[in-house]
Amino acid sequence: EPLTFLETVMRLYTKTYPEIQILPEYDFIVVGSGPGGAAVTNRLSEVKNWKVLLMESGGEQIPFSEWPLIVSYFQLTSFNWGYRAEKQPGQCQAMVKQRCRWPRGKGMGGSSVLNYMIYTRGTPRDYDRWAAMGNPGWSYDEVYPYFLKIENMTIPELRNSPHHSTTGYVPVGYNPYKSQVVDAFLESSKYVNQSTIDYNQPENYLGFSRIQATTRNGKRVSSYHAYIEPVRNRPNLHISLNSQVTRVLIDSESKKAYGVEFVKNGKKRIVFARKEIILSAGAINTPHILMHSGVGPREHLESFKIKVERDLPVGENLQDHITMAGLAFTHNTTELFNYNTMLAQAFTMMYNISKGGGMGSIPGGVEGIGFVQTKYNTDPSYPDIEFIFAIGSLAADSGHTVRRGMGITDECYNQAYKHLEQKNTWTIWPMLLLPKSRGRILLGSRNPLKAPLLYGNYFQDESDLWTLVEGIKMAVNLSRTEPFQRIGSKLNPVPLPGCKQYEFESDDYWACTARQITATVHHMSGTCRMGINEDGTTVVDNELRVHGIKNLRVADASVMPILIAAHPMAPIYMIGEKCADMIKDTWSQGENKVEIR
Ligand SMILES: Cc1cc2nc3c(=O)[nH]c(=O)nc-3n(C[C@H](O)[C@H](O)[C@H](O)COP(=O)(O)OP(=O)(O)OC[C@H]3O[C@@H](n4cnc5c(N)ncnc54)[C@H](O)[C@@H]3O)c2cc1C
Repeated sequence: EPLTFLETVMRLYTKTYPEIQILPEYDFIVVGSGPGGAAVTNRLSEVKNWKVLLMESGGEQIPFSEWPLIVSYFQLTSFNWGYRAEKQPGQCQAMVKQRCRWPRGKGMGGSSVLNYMIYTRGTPRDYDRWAAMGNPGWSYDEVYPYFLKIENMTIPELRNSPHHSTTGYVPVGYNPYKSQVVDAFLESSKYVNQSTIDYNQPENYLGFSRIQATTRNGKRVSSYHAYIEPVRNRPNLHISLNSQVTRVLIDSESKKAYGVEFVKNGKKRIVFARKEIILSAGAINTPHILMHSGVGPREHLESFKIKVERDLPVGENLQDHITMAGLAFTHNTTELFNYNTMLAQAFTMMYNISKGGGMGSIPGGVEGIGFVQTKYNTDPSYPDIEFIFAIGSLAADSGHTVRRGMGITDECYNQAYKHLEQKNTWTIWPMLLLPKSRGRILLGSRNPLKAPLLYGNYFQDESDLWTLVEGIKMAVNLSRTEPFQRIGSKLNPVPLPGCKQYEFESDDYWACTARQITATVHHMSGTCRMGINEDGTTVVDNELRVHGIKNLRVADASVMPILIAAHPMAPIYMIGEKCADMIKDTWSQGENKVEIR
């Protein structure tokens, strides 16, 4: 397999650290090094007299993953857990076996190593809704200071803005490279009654912008780079890589979590926690671990003969952002962006691994985003579609990575996109921001090393389908505005093979394409929903403590009661930061009071 070979070569460049002998017991154990877990780990290990263990299933992050342009390549490597959603009617029909691919990052930095680096906080309304659902402390005004704490804004015109900060761990900036085509995208905003905005300040939630990305000098900054690497030499912080946590150990009498079981080098082992365990394994794996630990829906756990420690709706309320990823427009600028350019960038990268910049700095070709409202929008304080603008299309890399990452079949690709391979293209992925459909995660086996069953239930609520159709039509209309016409933009006229029976560009045609190329934008969340105990729909309280289980918290995408109307990495950093503060508060007061220094 050439890709496996490439991965092996890439791993040779990886910096390694001496293996640490794991102690039998720590004050805190954090599971997972994505944005949630990395932030918690850093802030807890600030307390010198606390011993903290970070456990991560995968290995070190490799330097090649820092190159934004080749982001989708990493979905084809072992840095991806490689999940596939179950086949369900009316979705993902142009995917191999009609199963959507759900990539999730494995290794230091978690999914922030696979992601497109787009940094969006969301709207004030997102967090005010969380607070209104029984979560004191999570309104926009209350979480806002954390967004400032996280960020190191590098965009010159925003560095002095009162809405930004320059002192956080996470650099946020524009790509150093800007194409001519993104200029057309930004200019087109005014033809659809929008303007260009700083989408991360609270007053503006509708408009277009270049992406604010978590990069430094054109290279990816993952949660590992931001929060762990700078503090890796803290003597009270231990890191155990290649350690897959299989269960949290819970005392059935006291209902206290007191350690974790994990598998490392093929051996099952145990490590104890004196104070707390924090699960940050992401919206798929955190509920998976909880269910194997006896925390989950009673009947479901009992059907696998798992002893129930607490009956909670773990794995339910799954929310995701989806798009129809098949729009492609040709254009006539001279800026060539195809497989050959990408290969050239990859070779430059091999020779000069330490330098960022050039076309290689564009995250998978994504350069701009735009927040808009469809005619179906009932809430004027929200956008319901986000345009994700990219230079290129499914054909730009000659079908080698993006469409393979999505699992699009050869039949669909060859018939509808192959003819575009040598042409200059751009695309918009219209992302459905406020999905009403809810999916779920179930156990597929009693063996915790086996993958769970994943159900997206996309379009379960049909209004999601028609809102997405509106988003697609709005993107096509945008391509017909003056700025895009100036560069000769033309919609790919070849219909998808599975939709030929519909009139091209009719609503039914677009609905069919949405059911064919139903692509996740990878924002799975909500599977350990935060809220009040009594209502039976929630898993953690507003301090992220698992209901009814002591010393166990969740700090990752799973706790979001409702997915924000934007990309989730920024709020997950915020959740991690806030969780660490809540833990510090817990252990500095009352009967638990300990010295914090
Ligand atoms: C392809 C892709 C593109 C994306 N693009 C963007 C974007 O541009 N902007 C944005 O805001 N968001 C984006 N996202 C989403 C964003 O990256 C995730 O929402 C975010 O990283 C989730 O953070 P987390 O801490 O919840 O979990 P993760 O980042 O998934 O981290 C979980 C970590 O836990 C580890 N782990 C899991 N199970 C175990 C176990 N049993 N034992 C030990 N360790 C375990 C994993 O290996 C992983 O390192 C994207 C995601 C993907 C996959």
